[in-house]
Amino acid sequence: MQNKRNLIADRIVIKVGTSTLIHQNSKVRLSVIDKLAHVLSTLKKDGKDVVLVSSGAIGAGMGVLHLGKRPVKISQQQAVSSIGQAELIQIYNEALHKYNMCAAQMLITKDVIDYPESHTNVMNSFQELLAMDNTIPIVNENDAVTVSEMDHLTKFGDNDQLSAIVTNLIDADLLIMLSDIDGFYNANPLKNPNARLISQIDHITPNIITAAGGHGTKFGTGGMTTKLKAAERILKHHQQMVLANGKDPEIIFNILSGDPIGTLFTTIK
Ligand SMILES: Nc1ncnc2c1ncn2[C@@H]1O[C@H](COP(=O)(O)OP(=O)(O)O)[C@@H](O)[C@H]1O
Ligand SMILES: N[C@@H](CCC(=O)OP(=O)(O)O)C(=O)O
Repeated sequence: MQNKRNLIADRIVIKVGTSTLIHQNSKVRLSVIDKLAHVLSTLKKDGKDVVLVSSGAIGAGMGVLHLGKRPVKISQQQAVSSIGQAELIQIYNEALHKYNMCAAQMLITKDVIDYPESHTNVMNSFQELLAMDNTIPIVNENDAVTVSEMDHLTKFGDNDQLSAIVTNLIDADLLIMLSDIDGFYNANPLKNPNARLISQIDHITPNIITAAGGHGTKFGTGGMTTKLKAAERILKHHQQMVLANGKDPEIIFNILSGDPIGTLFTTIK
């Protein structure tokens, strides 16, 4: 049995991926959102600052529109995302209302790190929202407006890196990244049944990057590679990240109590 971890985290960002939120048939996993609402509300009532970074807009939009496949055309993805985002936030709000909490939707673009005025404004919003007792900020990329053009690249690209950027921005202690896998393995477990879970990483080496493969479901965008990029950003800022399985979001309580769950990325000894 491994020792308990000493995780002191008063300000926490939780990132939840599409594969955790959306069934293979594109329906939203309502039980996961219900449990997330319970966990987030409990943490908030315990005096923690919590921000959720939620993917799933495109997946949920596919469900609303009964699409079997993710559209290929960017404009269609943008349209599907805006439909799915509305659906998701409505579901989050209904779930949070049961705990006397409400969702604050924050759709952001990369401008928040590239332009000082956008940076100031997003910081102001976070500060106000975090000071409220009954509000959970729920962040996603503003898929409907982001572009990746040479002169004005506003797209983060994926929510793994977006969640690390939010963790840096609000100076959080910990990023909990929930996915459909128990942590980081020395090979993609979908392809290698002998893959072993790595419990702690303090440095992203070339071997670790080689061990990261593609995504697990038809929805996930970046797979493990973008999670490692996020981890690299977190380590560079001397923050901490835990990658764990989000199928039961109550796992967040165990992570915060120091149980050695998933993979901890940290430089703190
Ligand atoms: N070394 C690895 N360790 C763990 N998972 C890996 C690894 N390499 C690739 N993967 C894949 O990454 C997937 C998670 O990424 P992704 O599908 O993008 O999830 P999410 O929607 O949560 O962002 C896992 O299901 C797994 O198949
Ligand atoms: N903004 C997109 C999510 C993009 C993304 O990074 O997805 P994921 O790999 O599931 O975290 C959406 O809401 O569908």
